[in-house]
Amino acid sequence: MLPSQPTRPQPYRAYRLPAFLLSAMLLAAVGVATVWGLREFASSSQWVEHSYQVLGEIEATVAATRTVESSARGYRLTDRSTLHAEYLTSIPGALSSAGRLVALTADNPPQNHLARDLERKVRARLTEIDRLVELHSRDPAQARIDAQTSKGYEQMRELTALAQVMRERERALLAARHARSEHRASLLTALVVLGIGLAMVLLALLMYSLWRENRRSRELERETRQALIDLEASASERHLLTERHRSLSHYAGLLQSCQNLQEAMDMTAHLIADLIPSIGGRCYILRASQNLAETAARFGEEKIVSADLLHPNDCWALRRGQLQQVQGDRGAVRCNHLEPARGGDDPRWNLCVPLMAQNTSLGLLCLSGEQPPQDADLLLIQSIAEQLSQAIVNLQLRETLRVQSLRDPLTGLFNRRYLEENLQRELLRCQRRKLPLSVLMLDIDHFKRFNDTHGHAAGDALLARVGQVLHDLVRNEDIACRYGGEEFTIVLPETDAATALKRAEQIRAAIGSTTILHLRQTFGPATCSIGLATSQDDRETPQQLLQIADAALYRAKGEGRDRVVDGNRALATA
Ligand SMILES: Nc1nc2c(ncn2[C@@H]2O[C@H](COP(=O)(O)OP(=O)(O)OP(=O)(O)O)[C@@H](O)[C@H]2O)c(=O)[nH]1
Repeated sequence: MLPSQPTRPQPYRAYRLPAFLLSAMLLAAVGVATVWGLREFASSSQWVEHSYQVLGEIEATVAATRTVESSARGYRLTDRSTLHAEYLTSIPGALSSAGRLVALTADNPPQNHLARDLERKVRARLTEIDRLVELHSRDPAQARIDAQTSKGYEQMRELTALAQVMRERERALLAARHARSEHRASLLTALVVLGIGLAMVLLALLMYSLWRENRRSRELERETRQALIDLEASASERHLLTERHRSLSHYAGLLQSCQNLQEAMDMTAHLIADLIPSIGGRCYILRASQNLAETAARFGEEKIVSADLLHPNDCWALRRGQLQQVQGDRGAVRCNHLEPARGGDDPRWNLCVPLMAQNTSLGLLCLSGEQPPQDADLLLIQSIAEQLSQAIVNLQLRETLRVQSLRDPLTGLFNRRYLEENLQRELLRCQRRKLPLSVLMLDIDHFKRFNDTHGHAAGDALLARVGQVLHDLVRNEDIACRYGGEEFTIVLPETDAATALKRAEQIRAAIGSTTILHLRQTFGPATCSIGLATSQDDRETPQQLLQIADAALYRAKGEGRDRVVDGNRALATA
């Protein structure tokens, strides 16, 4: 069976490539944005770190300046050389911090300007501290007075104020960088989430569309595979049907050529066994008397044994003139000619098919198997039964015609044509085997007078009675014929003259002692004369034999009738 539905159109198929390209572009954009964002973050963090460095250097500059100032003050108050050494060593730190601060703020001119100012203030402060230390080494009292009146405090206040301004500016810068960094982070996050989300949605739709198409493809593949299997099955079924059709046609042709019923039955059995090997059974033929059907042929293995001989009343198919099928004890009633079922679950089935023509039963097909037959098998069996029935009718008709053409209807004996056809054959056969063959020519005496006295119908009855006597007395291999009129011929193969003479005498005696009942009147008995001829050598022809017998008959008539004359002996003595 081919797929019943046409392939459904895929409305979204056209959008697949754009969707794929869009999702790829989105993912690429997300990737680019992520790289850009990472670079921005790196740059931002550098600037933040830079700001912290600036802040650190501001603190370091102020702290180093304070260290210089406190160690110088401690030295001036205590004159301890360690404090003087500490003072001397802390000066470069303050100067280098101020210098680094100037360098660090080179990227920011306003801040750099302040840093340079701070450096100047640090240097001024260090110069003032150095002047006081110098003065203290020369004149400690004057140094104390100068320290109290010097501008040191003012210098330090300006320096710390300037450092505070720088600090605040740098912190503002830091805050601005933080804010920009966070803004970019949010933007990037939104971009990544949106881009990936959108790409995922598109990819999901794409996958769904591909999955649907894949599922449809699998369905189509399955349907196609099934269609192929169905096609193969139907092709092999068609092939089987064609083969069966051919076999049936051949069978029908062969049936036409069958010489007798047995041939037709054997051929039918062979055909069924050949076409449906799973079933077995037999063909019955109904006797002309219609009182008994006998097995004529068997085929396969009979699963349910049927009787060899059956009365038509034993079979429901013959009684009703219809198919009769049973399985186990179920369904239709079981025919009496079948062996009993093993129980309700007996799987074996039986089918009786009546052979009928023109409402007349001719025979029966009785089939059985392990499993019920398929519809195609049933049809085949019915077809065979129909053809066989027709063949039986034809053969019976042909047989009737043949018998009619070879037999005399009044006496039931063979006619002259049959005699002429068979005498030749029998004579040749006996001559080949060096065996004798005898011929009797029999004529009822004064039959004309009998006819004239009792009527033509009584004459017919006498002829029929003589035919019956001859039929009863001759052997199967003998040929008893009505030669014509009241004349009869009996061919006795493999019979010599002496035996033939005895048989002729028996016949003459039997006819001479028989009476005829016709229209409630008894006539006879009638006498007959018989001429006998026996083949002497292998050169004699049927005509010669008949002539000798006829001459002997003529002689028997001449000698007074009611006698047998041996033609060969008469010839010998003549
Ligand atoms: N009833 C009847 N008579 C027949 C039939 N065929 C021939 N006949 C008669 O048989 C008679 C033969 O007579 P014939 O040939 O003279 O011989 P016959 O009277 O028997 O005398 P013989 O043979 O000399 O004893 C004729 O009268 C025929 O009409 C037949 O089929 N039925």
